[in-house]
Amino acid sequence: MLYSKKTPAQKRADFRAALASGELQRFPGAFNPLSARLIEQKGFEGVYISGAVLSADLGLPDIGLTTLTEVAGRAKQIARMTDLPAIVDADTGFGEPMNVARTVQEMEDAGLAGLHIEDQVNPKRCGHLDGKQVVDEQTALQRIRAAVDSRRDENFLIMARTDIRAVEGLDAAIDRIKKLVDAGADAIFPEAMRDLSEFEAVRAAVDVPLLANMTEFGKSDLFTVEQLADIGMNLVIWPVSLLRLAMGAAGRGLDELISSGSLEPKLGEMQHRADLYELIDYEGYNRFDSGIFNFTVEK
Ligand SMILES: C[C@](O)(C(=O)O)[C@H](CC(=O)O)C(=O)O
Ligand SMILES: [Mg+2]
Repeated sequence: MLYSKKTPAQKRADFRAALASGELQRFPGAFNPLSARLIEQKGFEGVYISGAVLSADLGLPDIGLTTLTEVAGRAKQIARMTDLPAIVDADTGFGEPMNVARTVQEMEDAGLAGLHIEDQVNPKRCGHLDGKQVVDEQTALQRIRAAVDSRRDENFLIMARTDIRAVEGLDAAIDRIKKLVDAGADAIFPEAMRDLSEFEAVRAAVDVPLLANMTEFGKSDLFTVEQLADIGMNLVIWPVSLLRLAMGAAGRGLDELISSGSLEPKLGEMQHRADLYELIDYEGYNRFDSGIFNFTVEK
């Protein structure tokens, strides 16, 4: 009921242990709090909270228009729905290195297990589109140092994302990744790697946990969990996939409604009312409610 039973500190400690286990951690992107519960129910290890999804949800492009307050607020709503660790996309950190420090503390307070900060210039772009630019090395490292220095829970994971691969190539990416690790990054998100061999090259270069972004219709091929585990990746995200699936199904449902005037043919594709109630734990609320009135007051 209500719902996470674990404190954020415990989620972070468990997440650190899971990353250290060497097992690939699978983090589908939740597009709302309820979908985080579905991810947990299905048996995944964690929940990703995507900037692309948060902005798309508001009908906005993913170009840094959302604010820290909006992202932290939504991330909190999602994180508190699950016992799984949730990590959030903090884009460029919402400003200068000082703002990055504030962002880290807000995300800690929101109950997240970690975040990633990227080295794009503002206004940022989706990592899989052309025309993005990255900041110079000093600014990129300052962002990470500010993030690391400002956290109060040492288990809060600071992940550095670099977008430099698509701008300056793989060698520049590996060089930057090593420096981001030296600056204190706990984990690395190498964005827009072209093939498995590029992930392998990054794997050979550093010892910290590495994330693979399996976003569809982007610059990376879609590798399986097994392929990524085999080359020693630690974390995989499917950031926008559940939103794409849900919006695809919603569009087809609306087409059916236009053409036949009824959604009867779509019932088999819908989450059943019984499954929804189970996911929300109606039973638990019912037990609590009968418990409240299950006593008599003596005068
Ligand atoms: C991971 C990502 O940063 C996100 O916001 O989810 C995006 C995903 C996408 O737009 O497909 C990205 O830049 O890769
Ligand atoms: Mg993003």
